Amino acid sequence: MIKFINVTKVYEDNGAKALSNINMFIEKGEFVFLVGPSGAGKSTIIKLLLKEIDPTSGTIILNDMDITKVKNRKVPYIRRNIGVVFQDFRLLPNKTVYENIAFAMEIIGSHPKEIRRRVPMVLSMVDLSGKAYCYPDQLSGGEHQRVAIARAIVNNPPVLIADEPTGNLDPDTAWEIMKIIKDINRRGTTVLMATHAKDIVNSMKRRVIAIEGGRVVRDEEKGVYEYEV
Ligand SMILES: Nc1ncnc2c1ncn2[C@@H]1O[C@H](COP(=O)(O)OP(=O)(O)OP(=O)(O)O)[C@@H](O)[C@H]1O
Repeated sequence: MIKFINVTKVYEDNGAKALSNINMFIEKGEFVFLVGPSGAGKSTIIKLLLKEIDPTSGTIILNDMDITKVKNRKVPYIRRNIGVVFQDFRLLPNKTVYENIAFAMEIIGSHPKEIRRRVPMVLSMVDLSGKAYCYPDQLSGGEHQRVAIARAIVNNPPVLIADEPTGNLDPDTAWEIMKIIKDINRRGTTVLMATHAKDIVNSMKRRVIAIEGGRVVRDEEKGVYEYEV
């Protein structure tokens, strides 16, 4: 599903070597936490998967497609394979909850009938059916993130990437969000979540890939957040 083969990334503007020869293999349906100190290279991995940037060397396979060989104009097709959720939610402020989610379907050319069917379905999955006609500034932080998750999965992508999705939320709300992400994974979506949320990683007992200084330093089934002493 996701493969990084000998991936190195040097940012050309300042020469920073963000990733050194990363190898990482994630199977369909897995739930993987990506952990590591600030500056370790987690966001770089996510940007490479979204093809916002290209690696200096190496190969990245997403859903059987070598995305390092895909032309820039085809990037929207790659993105259809990935739903993404960020720490800062990134909803469109002038659209309602319903319209924010519908927009993600409109831009890939979905049929209006399909939009009218899918949007209420994902709103109910994140337990926000009652807020469909609210604007983002009328929502709590947790509700914002639930809308962002609904938007990320409305096109049924095989992979969900979450970059610090609980970073702006209080602990109880963070757990509500994790329950939703867990449910999405249980329905078959592969989940890759970069996080500093130690308690969440330690209690969920899922695969943990730890990055430090641009290298994979640990990869464990049922791993923990902490580094070995
Ligand atoms: N656009 C950029 N230009 C130059 N250097 C960059 C750029 N983005 C990141 N870097 C460098 O690459 C390295 C990895 O950064 P990255 O953002 O991937 O880390 P991170 O693990 O996501 O950190 P955090 O947990 O703080 O988000 C750092 O040394 C950083 O300074």
